[in-house]
Amino acid sequence: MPDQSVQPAPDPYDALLLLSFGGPEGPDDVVPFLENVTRGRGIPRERLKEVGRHYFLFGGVSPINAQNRELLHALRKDFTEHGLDLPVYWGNRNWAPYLTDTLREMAADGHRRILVLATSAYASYSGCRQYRENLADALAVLEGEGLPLPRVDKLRHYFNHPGFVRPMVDTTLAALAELPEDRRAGAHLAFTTHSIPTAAADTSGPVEAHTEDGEGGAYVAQHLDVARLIADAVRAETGVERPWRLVYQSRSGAPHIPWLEPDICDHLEELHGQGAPAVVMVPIGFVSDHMEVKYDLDTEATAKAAELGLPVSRASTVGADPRFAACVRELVLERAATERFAEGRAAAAPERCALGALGPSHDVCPAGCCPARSPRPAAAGTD
Ligand SMILES: CC1=C(CCC(=O)O)c2cc3nc(cc4[nH]c(cc5[nH]c(cc1n2)c(C)c5CCC(=O)O)c(CCC(=O)O)c4C)C(CCC(=O)O)=C3C
Ligand SMILES: [Fe+2]
Repeated sequence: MPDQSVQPAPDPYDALLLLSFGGPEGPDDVVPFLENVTRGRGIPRERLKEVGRHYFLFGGVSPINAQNRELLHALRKDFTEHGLDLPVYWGNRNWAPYLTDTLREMAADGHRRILVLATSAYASYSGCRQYRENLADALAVLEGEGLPLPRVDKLRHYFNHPGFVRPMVDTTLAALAELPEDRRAGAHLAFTTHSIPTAAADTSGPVEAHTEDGEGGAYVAQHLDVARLIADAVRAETGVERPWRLVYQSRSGAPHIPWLEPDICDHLEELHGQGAPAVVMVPIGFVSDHMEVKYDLDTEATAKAAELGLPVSRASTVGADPRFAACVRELVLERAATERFAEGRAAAAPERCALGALGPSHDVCPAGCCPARSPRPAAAGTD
């Protein structure tokens, strides 16, 4: 019997949905976009004005939509070249094309079994369950309109897939090469991700991964695994052992609520104080070079480093790297094969590829995974 896992068969799935954050595409979009993002989330007004200013510095245009269009193109190209017959759609949480409109279009096009790729590689409420809540909300709208409801599944977390990690090893090496030659050998690596409240970090991932006292649960453990993988690969490539640390960026929320620390800017200051000759910032927490990268790292943290006289460079995220598109194809085929196996239509479960110490993540979020502060319906998971 042929190995089903290597055949380009998406069966039982009939479409892939790229699900992302969305961003403004012009000055008039900025305020309505921020209203969408923060609806009922208690972000201080001062912070919103500040974030709006970041967008206006870039003409009111977030880079994220163009980057998702590129990823869409890369996915379609990869699928076509590999004989994978699976249409790819795109919908966002906070801006057009809105998820609800895309899902309605998918239902109208006759799709009944949809796989979802979220542009967030790690476990957290914001990066996982919130997208599942968005899916449940969109399905409820379709149901209210009397449309046939597709079944929706979400691809597993891909933070430790080689197609996500290896491109970042290359971009880290490229960022090292941008530093002045005499500073390169001693350069530190600062891996960055989005700060989240420590309470959200501690309850990230499945219940058995939850921690107490701000240790950070699955969210921090997964980022540390990726940081270590990249640091090890960079050492193997350059023959230089470099100090590295996982640090955070883009904090929001009220100051009295604890969020993951240290912030990248404080970290740069500390490294400078210790006499570090240079720093490479590696935004492992993000899938593309969107506003959190362009503003918080390339603008704010880079200005901080210049003020300190500390040379810095910044590694690119995976974006539309063909290896990432191939990773998505592999994950689609893997999940499809898993579903066929579960339905008794395949002789064996597929291989599940993962680097690092944590192993491949779950396919279906178990009950209690990345809980919301106030429970809401969520699709594509156990609860
Ligand atoms: C974990 C995480 C990711 C990574 C995973 C993922 O990608 O999902 C992420 C991505 C992003 N966050 C983004 C933008 C914003 N995030 C905000 C607010 C928040 N993010 C949070 C977490 C995350 N955020 C949290 C805990 C908040 C606080 C309140 C809340 O829970 O909502 C706010 C409100 C103002 C502010 O406080 O900054 C904005 C404008 C953009 C778009 C960038 C662009 O336009 O190019 C992207 C990709
Ligand atoms: Fe965010």
